[in-house]
Amino acid sequence: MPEDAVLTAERAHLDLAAACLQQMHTATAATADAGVDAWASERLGAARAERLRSLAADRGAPPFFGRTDTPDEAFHVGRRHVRDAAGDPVVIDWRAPMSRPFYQASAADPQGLTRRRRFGFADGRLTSYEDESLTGDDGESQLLREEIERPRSGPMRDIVATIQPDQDDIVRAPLAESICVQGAPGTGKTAVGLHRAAYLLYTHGEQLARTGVLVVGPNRAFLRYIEQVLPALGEVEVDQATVADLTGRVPVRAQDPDDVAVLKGDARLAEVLHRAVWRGVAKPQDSVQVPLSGRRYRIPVERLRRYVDDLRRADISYGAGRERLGLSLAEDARRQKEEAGGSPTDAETRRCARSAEVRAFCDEHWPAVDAAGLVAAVLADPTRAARGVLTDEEQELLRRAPARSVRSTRWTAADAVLVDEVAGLLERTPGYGHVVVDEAQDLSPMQCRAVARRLAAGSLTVLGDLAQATSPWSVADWTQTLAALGRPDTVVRPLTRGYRVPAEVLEFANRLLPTLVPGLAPATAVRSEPGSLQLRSVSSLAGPVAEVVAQVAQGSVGIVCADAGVDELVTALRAEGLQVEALVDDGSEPARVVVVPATLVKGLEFDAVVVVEPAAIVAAEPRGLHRLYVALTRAVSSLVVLHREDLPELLVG
Ligand SMILES: Nc1ncnc2c1ncn2[C@@H]1O[C@H](COP(=O)(O)OP(=O)(O)OP(=O)(O)O)[C@@H](O)[C@H]1O
Repeated sequence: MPEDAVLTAERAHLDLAAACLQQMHTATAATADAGVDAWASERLGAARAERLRSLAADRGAPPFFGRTDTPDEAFHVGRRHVRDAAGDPVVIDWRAPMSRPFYQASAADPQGLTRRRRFGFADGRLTSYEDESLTGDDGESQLLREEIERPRSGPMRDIVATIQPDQDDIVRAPLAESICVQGAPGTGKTAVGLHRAAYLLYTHGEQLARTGVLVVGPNRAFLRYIEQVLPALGEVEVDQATVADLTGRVPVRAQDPDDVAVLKGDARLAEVLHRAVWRGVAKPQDSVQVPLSGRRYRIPVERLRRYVDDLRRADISYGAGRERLGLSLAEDARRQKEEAGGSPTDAETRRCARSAEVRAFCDEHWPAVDAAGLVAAVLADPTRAARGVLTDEEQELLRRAPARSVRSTRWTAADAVLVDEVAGLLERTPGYGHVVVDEAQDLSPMQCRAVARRLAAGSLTVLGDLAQATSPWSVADWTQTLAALGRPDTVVRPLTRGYRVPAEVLEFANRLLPTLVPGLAPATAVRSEPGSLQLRSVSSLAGPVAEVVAQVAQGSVGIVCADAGVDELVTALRAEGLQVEALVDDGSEPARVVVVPATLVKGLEFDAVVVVEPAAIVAAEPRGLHRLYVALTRAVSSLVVLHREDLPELLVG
């Protein structure tokens, strides 16, 4: 078919798909709940509202982006299924098994395809297409290249049209399989994790609708950056949170010194807290009398001991154990009454379990515990719970003068994780069916445990890069993190093709890599952009930064500097006439040009990046060199490094 005829035919299909989508929307909105009761109607209403939101989510995006041809038939592949009035498919959802060859077929393994077609769009109009015959090597797809290189600004977008085979393998891995993706900067870890969430929700909708999917990110700025991706894929019901959100049971108002924070993140604290919770359980020394429907029944001490012992050994939470202990006593009284010929009712037995006598017994032998109060008590006097687990010096490091009350305690972020650990011992934390955890290399073992508690029996997608590890818990391999996440057998899969950063910039940043993590394979960039890297030695900073920014007419600009220098730089840049804001971690929408504290830049990307004074970024923290590596790998189009001081030696080629 001549090219024009192909375009005409494809545009007609696009119009058909758009019309069908509109019709699906109208039909869903008009569905009546004939013949159902109010409860079912409410449920149907909620499901319909979600379906409508999901149908509306991708408005504006073309209904399809690709097409696969086999000898017998052709399918258009898009963000969601589109059917015509007769129910026949017009577009196949990218997650359906039938779409898989679109992502996986190659000349070496065509997977039954005779042709793969990709479409190019401009302003929503289908303007071009490109065919791969899959019978020979057509070389790299130009449309794919253009899509990957398209300058971006604002929030992260989906990559459904261009998911690559190695990424697709991870996206479509079975639900039961936990995966750890070790990927260099810009290899698509975050994108892959989010698309995996969307894939799992599509493939295991019913199961996951019950249990839910959670995405854990490093900070609010990051969550803000990724928040549009899943809705654009039609998935509106995914929870997104930081570890601080998950563990926000107490207000965080203080900061620990580094060495204390490191200790509080250590997995041994779990043992300390476990002991502190359970040490309140005491061996009964005497029999007890409990009331049941007007009479008192004596329960002998041996039986009381057995109830306590059995519950201690049972695989239940501390809180459930306390509740069951009361019930055990009431049941005992009930049996005694039955043996004497009585027939107590369930209500009477329950009343017995709530009686003052039973409560007093439980308070003495299985006391109620308040999570925050217990952590405050352990920190005020760590010795008893920590003896034999922490050294004497470590116990002293933890010790903190007690506050006047638990409520006035100045909690730190690490304390909040400890309180959450205790809360998890007291009561089972409800778990998700799947959890995606990004930037996982930075999590402390105790933070990992907080994430694991939200997992129940589900599986994990762990995303991270050891070379970008900047926290004090950073490790040289994934073993410890995966163990603390409760999935020690998780397979680590590498991603090594870098989609974000041009080759010139990536090679420059990669000079640090052998020092950061010896032996870690460097990423290779999918594209090169001559001139994308500039190193400039300057005598003052604000003027040259303003000059660089003035040259970037379009797209986002991130000016990254050491945290301590942010305010001064913002003031100086404003004095140069630049409209600029500091990026703050409150999840608000960032300005086009932002000054970014180096500790907030992880996971983000900008069209143009200016890294200001690398030496200061390195000097600001123990793992400053890793931080610099993160900062140097955020640019999509260009990186300018401005420095007054010497560049770190490793960067000087
Ligand atoms: N297959 C692809 N097609 C098009 N763009 C892609 C593809 N894979 C990744 N990208 C783009 O590359 C950029 C980097 O992706 P992403 O942020 O997921 O990488 P990352 O590995 O999480 O990076 P980092 O570790 O540096 O945070 C994003 O803009 C993403 O949309």
